[in-house]
Amino acid sequence: MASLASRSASQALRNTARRATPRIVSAATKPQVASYSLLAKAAVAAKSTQKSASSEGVRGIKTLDFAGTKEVVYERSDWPLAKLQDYFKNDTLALIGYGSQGHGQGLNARDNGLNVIIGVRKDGESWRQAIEDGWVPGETLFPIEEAIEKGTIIMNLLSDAAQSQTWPTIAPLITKGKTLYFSHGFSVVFKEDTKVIPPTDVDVILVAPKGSGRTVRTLFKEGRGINSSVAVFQDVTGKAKEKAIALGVGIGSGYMYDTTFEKEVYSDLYGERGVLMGAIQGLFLAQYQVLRKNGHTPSEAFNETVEEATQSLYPLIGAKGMDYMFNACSTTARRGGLDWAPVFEKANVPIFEQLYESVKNGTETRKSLEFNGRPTYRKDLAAELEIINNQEIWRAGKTVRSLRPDYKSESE
Ligand SMILES: NC(=O)C1=CN([C@@H]2O[C@H](COP(=O)(O)OP(=O)(O)OC[C@H]3O[C@@H](n4cnc5c(N)ncnc54)[C@H](OP(=O)(O)O)[C@@H]3O)[C@@H](O)[C@H]2O)C=CC1
Ligand SMILES: CC(=O)[C@](C)(O)C(=O)O
Ligand SMILES: [Mg+2]
Ligand SMILES: [Mg+2]
Repeated sequence: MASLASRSASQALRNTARRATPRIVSAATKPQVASYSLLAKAAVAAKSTQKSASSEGVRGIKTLDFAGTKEVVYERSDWPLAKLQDYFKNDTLALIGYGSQGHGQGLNARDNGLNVIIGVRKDGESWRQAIEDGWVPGETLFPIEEAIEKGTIIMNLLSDAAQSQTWPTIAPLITKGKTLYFSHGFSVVFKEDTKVIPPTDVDVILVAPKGSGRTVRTLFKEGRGINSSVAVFQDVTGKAKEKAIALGVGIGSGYMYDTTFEKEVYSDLYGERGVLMGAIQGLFLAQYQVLRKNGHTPSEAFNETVEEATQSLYPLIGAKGMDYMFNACSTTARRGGLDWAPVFEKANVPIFEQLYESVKNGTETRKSLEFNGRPTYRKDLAAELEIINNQEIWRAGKTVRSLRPDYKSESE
């Protein structure tokens, strides 16, 4: 057993070693010839440039080769804490809204030593949550309009529906000299529906963490950082991009890649409806149902669908890629996975095409604005999520998780 296991592990390792190392080119030393050895040398040069750049506080932008396409990335190491704090020393970050992003971004920016205040509607759920996290009414926690008046950088982290609803009230408060920041292209891109049209005399920027606000916080606390995209919609000061990157570091990003408001919102709405949330729930459920119909126990069906995925195989994809995960499984599994992947791909492409179109033509936006704009949005969403929670698959999952040695009560 042991020797078999170690054999397949070492094979996986060999396969990994064969894979091309990500290629790095520094902007300063961009080589003209894209040969592996030149690029590898450039990588070393880029690393040393980066080191001295961060110690001298000079910005170094890196161009990386993403599977044959060169893209610029911005790293936290370019913004040492002292430089970051100095850059924002005259600013007040007024973070409006305290959902999962408000929580993650606000606490990270505060821990990074920036001046942060929170603006939410008084005595709502978020107000209560903010107090719990140590924001103090009258000092660092204010009603929305008051916070915007006090802030120089207005970080609009209300729900997308609320950004649209509150816009007529808050727009006049976003005066010349302030900066308007979003974590989603939604409001600005779908302006026909949201009616959010930024004033023409302020910088309008975006930092969109590519993950839940919960992990924006936990990754920061672990000393890592969430990956974020960064974009400029309007640059009146000439400093919009630099400010966006610095804010991205301030809120706890590890690295940032370039996007536009439009590309961000299209990809984000698509991804969350797809593989990140909608498709994965649909796929898990479909697989589980067929197992149950064929007489498998809930325990077996759950383990073979969700537990093994999240606890064993998917972390391997996260660590070293898809082929690594395949190589860490049996040859039998590899044969079958290779055969069935194209079948699932073919079946799903039309659905993904349909989804992208539904995002692009604004259907998804309008649904979200209507539903999440209701005063009862929290209750209504909770009711539908309760249906998922009550599905047999997820009820079975609770028992499976309770058997983990490190199990802790899930009631908090
Ligand atoms: N969640 C995430 O992980 C990610 C979110 N984003 C984007 O970040 C932004 C914030 O998202 P998220 O943190 O999830 O927030 P939510 O969508 O959960 O919105 C919550 C906030 O909106 C407020 N709100 C809702 N309705 C109203 C209203 N009618 N008037 C005033 N305030 C209202 C809530 O206050 P109250 O408690 O008083 O109702 C709460 O503070 C969005 O643009 C989102 O797309 C980007 C990346 C990831
Ligand atoms: C977490 C994230 O990036 C999402 C799924 O796009 C969102 O919460 O909107
Ligand atoms: Mg997202
Ligand atoms: Mg999203």
